[in-house]
Amino acid sequence: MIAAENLHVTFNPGTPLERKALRGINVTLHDGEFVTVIGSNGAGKSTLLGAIAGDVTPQKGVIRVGADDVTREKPSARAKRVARVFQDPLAGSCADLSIEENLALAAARGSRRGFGLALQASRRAKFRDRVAELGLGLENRMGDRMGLLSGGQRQALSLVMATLAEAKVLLLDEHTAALDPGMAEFVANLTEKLVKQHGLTTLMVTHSMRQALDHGTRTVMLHEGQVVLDIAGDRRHTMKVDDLVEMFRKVRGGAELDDDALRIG
Ligand SMILES: Nc1ncnc2c1ncn2[C@@H]1O[C@H](COP(=O)(O)OP(=O)(O)OP(=O)(O)O)[C@@H](O)[C@H]1O
Repeated sequence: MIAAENLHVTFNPGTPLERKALRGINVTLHDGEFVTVIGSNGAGKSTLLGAIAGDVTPQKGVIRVGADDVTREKPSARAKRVARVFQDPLAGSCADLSIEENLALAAARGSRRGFGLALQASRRAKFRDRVAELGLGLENRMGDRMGLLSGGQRQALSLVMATLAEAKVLLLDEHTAALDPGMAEFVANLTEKLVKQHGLTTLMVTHSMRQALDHGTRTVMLHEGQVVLDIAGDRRHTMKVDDLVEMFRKVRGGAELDDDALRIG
């Protein structure tokens, strides 16, 4: 379970650059729930993920992971509970280490077992099997430097890495946005599969209305630091992209969809 309760985040408070990024957000995800998050530029999507991951400290409110209040827990301590994949394929892995070494680091995250142990023969076989399941042929390149891979290959491996440690919470910050359409679809489908397989509680920020409705079981829309729409079940199931666009227009007082944070496709 993840819960954000009455979460307030203000950047540069009391200065001319003050910006209220989150204004009392309440959102709870049950174990294994997969929620997509959409919203206009500056709506607070990344800030919400940052607060859950511990990179951003809220001025007010509480973040719970499972039964624990983690609001003041450091990001390094939270890393064992929360895995994150970013928009930039270079952000989640180390370019100078091999695929295998990156996986070993991910598996050792938040664990007392060391990196060395993670590279034992039995673990190496497990890593290879997990990479083979991607169907990208990367199991034959386990010794290759991560930096040699394409953005899509790195994002696919970042997802595998996110499932190797004991973290049960997965935060995805537009993790398909920098990929070509084919690879974006591959990574989105892989996300769906891994989330189900590992029972991960997942928040996925996306710019694509289509992706927001096609993946997961619930969609939340943020606007100016607040949740303005939260749909699931039959209502979401029967919703078309056009309906979502219309709702977005209403939220913005009828303004046209000229926001590069939201793509209809
Ligand atoms: N570190 C920071 N310092 C100052 N202001 C910030 C910081 N991070 C975010 N902001 C501001 O807070 C608001 C919310 O930003 P956030 O990145 O959470 O929005 P977002 O919904 O993810 O937007 P986008 O879709 O454009 O990435 C924005 O006005 C942004 O400029």
